[in-house]
Amino acid sequence: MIPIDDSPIVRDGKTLILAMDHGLEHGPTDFADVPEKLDPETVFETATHDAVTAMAVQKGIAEGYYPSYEDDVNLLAKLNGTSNMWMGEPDSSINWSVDYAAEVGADAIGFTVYSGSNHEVEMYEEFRKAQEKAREHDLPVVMWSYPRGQGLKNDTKPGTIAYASRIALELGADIAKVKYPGSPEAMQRACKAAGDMNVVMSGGSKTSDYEFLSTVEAAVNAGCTGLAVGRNVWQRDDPTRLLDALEKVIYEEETADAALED
Ligand SMILES: O=P(O)(O)OC[C@H]1O[C@](O)(COP(=O)(O)O)[C@@H](O)[C@@H]1O
Repeated sequence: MIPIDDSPIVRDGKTLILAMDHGLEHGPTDFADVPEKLDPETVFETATHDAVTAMAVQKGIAEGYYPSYEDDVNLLAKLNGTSNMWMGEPDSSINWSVDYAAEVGADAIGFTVYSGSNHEVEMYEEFRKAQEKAREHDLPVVMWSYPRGQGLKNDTKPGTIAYASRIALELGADIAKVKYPGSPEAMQRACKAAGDMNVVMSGGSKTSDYEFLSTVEAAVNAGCTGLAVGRNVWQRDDPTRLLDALEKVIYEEETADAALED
């Protein structure tokens, strides 16, 4: 872990990552109800909102669309990723190098690690190489820390999520991105397990404005320093309205109720 408060992906100690790697991870199906969002430019436009401190995308999207937004959006280069068609034990191929991501203009690196998978050993080695290369470029590393695999029946159990955030600290990430473990107490346990490292909550599938903002509020109160979210923002008809509210909950620590009333 390195100090990241001065990084462009951190604002007042907090982070809001807008993720849009779903075209690879889940396929075009995630865009079925919002077909206009299949055009990555529409989501880059959303990422220009002040609340968003970085946009997480894969290589092809970064190469094709980031150059038009480099003055307004910070790039989080998601290095690895797998399609939904992969049927083996959880694994993720590395699709671009840290050197190339830095050349494209990355402000940070993102890397998925599936602890518990039969591929854990290889994934840890791959993460080591990426993390050490990121240090050479002075780029913060965000670990998508997702325990997953045939031995794990429930990947959001409190103990599992606390283990996930601790693994990110142990392996040298600067931010752990973990799923919400179901209660503020369990999220607090996960944040404590990460020591001084920043922990952000992973968004998940779309829920109502209130339900989503309340969960973010609970996560922030539990010690999370922000959010990495995709579908709960860009699958909405009006992502800006939700980002306005998220800005209040994350940076101004307002309640979900107050943020929605404003
Ligand atoms: O592996 P899962 O749980 O299907 O979700 C993976 C997706 O979730 C994210 O980590 C966050 O996006 P969401 O907020 O839409 O869940 C994406 O970066 C990724 O594509």
